[in-house]
Amino acid sequence: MTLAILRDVASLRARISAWRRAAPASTIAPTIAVVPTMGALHDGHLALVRSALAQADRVVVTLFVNPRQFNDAGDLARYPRTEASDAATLAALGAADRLVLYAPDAATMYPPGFATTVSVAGVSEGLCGAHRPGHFDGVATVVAKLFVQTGADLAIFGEKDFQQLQVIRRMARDLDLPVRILGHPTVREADGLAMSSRNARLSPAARAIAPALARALADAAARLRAGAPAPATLADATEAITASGFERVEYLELRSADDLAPLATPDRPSRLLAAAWLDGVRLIDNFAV
Ligand SMILES: Nc1ncnc2c1ncn2[C@@H]1O[C@H](COP(=O)(O)OP(=O)(O)OP(=O)(O)O)[C@@H](O)[C@H]1O
Ligand SMILES: CC(C)(CO)[C@@H](O)C(=O)[O-]
Ligand code: BAL
Repeated sequence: MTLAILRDVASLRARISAWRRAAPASTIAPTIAVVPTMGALHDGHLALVRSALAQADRVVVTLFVNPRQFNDAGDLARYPRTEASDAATLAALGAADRLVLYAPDAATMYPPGFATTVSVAGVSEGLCGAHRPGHFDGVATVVAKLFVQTGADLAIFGEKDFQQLQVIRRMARDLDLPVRILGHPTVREADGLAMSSRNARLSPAARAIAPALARALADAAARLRAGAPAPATLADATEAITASGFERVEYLELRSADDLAPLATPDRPSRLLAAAWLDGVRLIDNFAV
């Protein structure tokens, strides 16, 4: 069976209605999961898709490079677009009978006259929100649309984009969206670097430096758990990242794990989050404390 690629809301809804109708009346309705992506699929994305296939009867993987969440036109222009190989990668999972790829174009997602923005206050402020103006409005708006278009029962997002995950959780709670939001642990390369489509932009020399970000955060998280004072620990981690060859640490902060409130000490479940620039590429990562 070949993997279906759907391009518009009508054909997506027709497929989902068919899935829901196909269940015999006597059985529980099939659960549908959505895994939103911007494509250039790597093993991090595939872990989310496998988890969705394990937890739901049917899965919609979405592929849309959402222009509204890019605050930097160059970043959008450089973003990899590899739909044919992404479709082949998904087909190779061997689940084409219960998996579809939804890959709408920008005119489908934002037809002329589109005028609505979903904006989540609080958790979207600071961290990436402070450095990518408008980014989380773009994310919340497109994810709200994907939830409504798919009518999915559950949605899976990676913890690599930890602030994004909390923004989407907040949005789903606030808008009573009938979708369960699941986070998936960050999938890492063997040397600890968090997988990301942007890693492909690193030169070989920069790629060798890149794991220093995860190393510094993991070390700092361990020290904080052991009771080290936060200001000195965060300063040491920042220093370690720049000493390893990163150009700049954009932020490195300790936050509460659920509402991302700034913390002076990890006196409740906490997260250490950072963004740093290497070789002109902005990398993000985070660890539980
Ligand atoms: N290493 C990873 N581990 C777990 N989930 C991931 C990982 N990388 C991306 N994801 C998740 O996959 C989903 C789609 O992410 P996206 O398409 O932006 O990929 P990406 O590799 O994060 O790209 P980017 O370079 O834009 O950050 C998001 O929920 C994201 O958190
Ligand atoms: C969730 C998402 C697909 C929305 O465009 C994007 O922000 C991403 O890939 O993480
Ligand atoms: N991975 C989150 C999407 C973005 O960086 O725009």
